[in-house]
Amino acid sequence: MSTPEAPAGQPATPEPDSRREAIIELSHTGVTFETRKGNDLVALDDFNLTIYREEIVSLVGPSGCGKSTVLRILAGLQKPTTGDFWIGGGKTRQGFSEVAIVFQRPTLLPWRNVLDNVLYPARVLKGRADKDDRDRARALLALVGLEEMADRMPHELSGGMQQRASIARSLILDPKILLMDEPFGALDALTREDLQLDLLEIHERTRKTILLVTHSISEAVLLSDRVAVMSARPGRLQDLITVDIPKPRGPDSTARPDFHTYSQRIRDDIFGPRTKRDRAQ
Ligand SMILES: Nc1ncnc2c1ncn2[C@@H]1O[C@H](COP(=O)(O)OP(=O)(O)OP(=O)(O)O)[C@@H](O)[C@H]1O
Repeated sequence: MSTPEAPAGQPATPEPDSRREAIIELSHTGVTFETRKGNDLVALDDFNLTIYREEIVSLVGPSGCGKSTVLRILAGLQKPTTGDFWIGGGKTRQGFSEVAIVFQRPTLLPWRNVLDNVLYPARVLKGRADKDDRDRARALLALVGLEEMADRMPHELSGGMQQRASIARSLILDPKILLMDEPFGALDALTREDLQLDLLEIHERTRKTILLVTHSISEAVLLSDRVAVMSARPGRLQDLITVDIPKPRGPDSTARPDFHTYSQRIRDDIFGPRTKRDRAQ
């Protein structure tokens, strides 16, 4: 895995700690799509990233750089055309059962109440949900602050509540890894902040490994142990930044000078360094 040098005056990216347990590895991974006109479109090229157990890692980069493609590979929805990947440690590809995915839209079943929506993956897997599953679903609803909403139908919930329910649903089979594709992208700014803080708390309590795609630089810095910045298509790892902001993090973390230093480094990675005069124009 490459760890690009930090530009002068910016936080250094330490070498990965070989004592930690790798749970996801993408090695020289590439994806080429065939367009409708029959041309090759290289979406991802020679992408390398190792993620360690219990980390939160964000993927950021320009639109179309392949962030969702990386998530789709790890969810088993997209085969890489080149390179390799492993999930769950042990250099196997049998790790898909360790993975749950949360999308930008909650995708709850409108004809089932909240509790049944959370239980749905257990029903699909086992054919039925037993008392342990129901207890677990109620505990997860409490974890995301929806214990009072178990009997409500999805249309009775706000967008933020629906997304909370879909996070609870993603945890019902106790996956080790949560893949989150712009999970807060469809929410208003205040609800988004609320859910960001909830996610930090959920992580604190469940210790899931989380790979998060986001378009928000501040969200990436607030939530992540490391931020992987991708280059414009074809997506490659352009920078890998360890965010050394103390935990537990909260709204005060965003006022720290190093929060701005990290954010600026990511902005410079994506847009290139711009002078104050450029910004004024
Ligand atoms: N099935 C497909 N067939 C052809 N091209 C595709 C397919 N899926 C994705 N692409 C292209 O691959 C590139 C990467 O797509 P991807 O959705 O991974 O990017 P992204 O970084 O997640 O984008 P965004 O930030 O806009 O959501 C894009 O140019 C996209 O148009």
